[in-house]
Amino acid sequence: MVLNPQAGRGRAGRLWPQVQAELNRQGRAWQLLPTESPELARSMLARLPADQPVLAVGGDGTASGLLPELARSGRGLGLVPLGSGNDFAGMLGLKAGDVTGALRRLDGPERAVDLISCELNGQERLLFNGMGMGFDAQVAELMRRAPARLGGFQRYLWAVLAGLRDLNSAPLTVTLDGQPLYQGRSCLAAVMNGTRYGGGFRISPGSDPADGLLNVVLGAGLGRAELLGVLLKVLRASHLRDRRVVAAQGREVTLRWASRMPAHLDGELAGELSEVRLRVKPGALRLLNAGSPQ
Ligand SMILES: Nc1ncnc2c1ncn2[C@@H]1O[C@H](COP(=O)(O)OP(=O)(O)OP(=O)(O)O)[C@@H](O)[C@H]1O
Repeated sequence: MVLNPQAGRGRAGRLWPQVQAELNRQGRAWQLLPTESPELARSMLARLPADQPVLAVGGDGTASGLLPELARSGRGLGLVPLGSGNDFAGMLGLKAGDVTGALRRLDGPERAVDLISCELNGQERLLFNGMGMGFDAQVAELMRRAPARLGGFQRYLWAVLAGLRDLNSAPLTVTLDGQPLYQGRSCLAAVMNGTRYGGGFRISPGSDPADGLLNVVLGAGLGRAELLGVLLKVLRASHLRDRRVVAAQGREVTLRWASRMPAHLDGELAGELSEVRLRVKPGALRLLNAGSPQ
């Protein structure tokens, strides 16, 4: 077990006694790794036999932090979604806070899903859900400043409205599988393995995390009013039919911005970047309680 007590603004820590009780009730042998950071979690895991699975108790960030070790060792991962957004887990049909359900599904069939390999300053970073640049990342940053009383999706909406105020766009060139996909101004670009981010925002409803493909979604030349219109369509998952939204699938994508843009990787802020290359790693992650996507 890798527990991140801070996940979900403390929810994972608060519900940990319930997780322990449920593990014992279901008669599972387990041990808690006393991790304080993703780095520590990875190095502690690496010392355990690869046939011992790990459960990530927290949000998407807790699980995402384990990916380099899991991809290297082939160790299986189970998700106990107690974070704020839980977007990857939610896409897989795991309900946030449903400890019993998440642990019961460990008895179901495991499932191999793709990972995204992201090259940043010569270093590889692995993602399971996806990355966003521009408006997406601005929103992820603003979410930290959202009023504490707001829950998951409300926080996201608050941040979206705040982000529209300071909308920034820049010339972007996108290459997909070696072919030009887009050249022009853009205020947002997402490269997704999962369908949603931001606590339920279905930016890429056509994504299948096990299809061996990445999904690219771009906002082409959108101003504030047009972006707001497209975002409202995202709520109904009808934005991909809008001609100002570019959507495509492929195995490898490069984004080149004319100026540095904020980025998030699996929902974690990654600073400002001007060029990112992403490749799919088909079936690189063994998920133990994934069921089928919803
Ligand atoms: N094993 C760990 N122990 C302590 N802290 C961790 C660990 N893994 C990740 N973290 C840190 O905790 C932060 C929050 O974790 P996480 O993303 O799981 O929760 P969340 O943000 O509430 O949920 P979500 O990502 O689903 O919105 C991460 O951004 C990361 O910096």
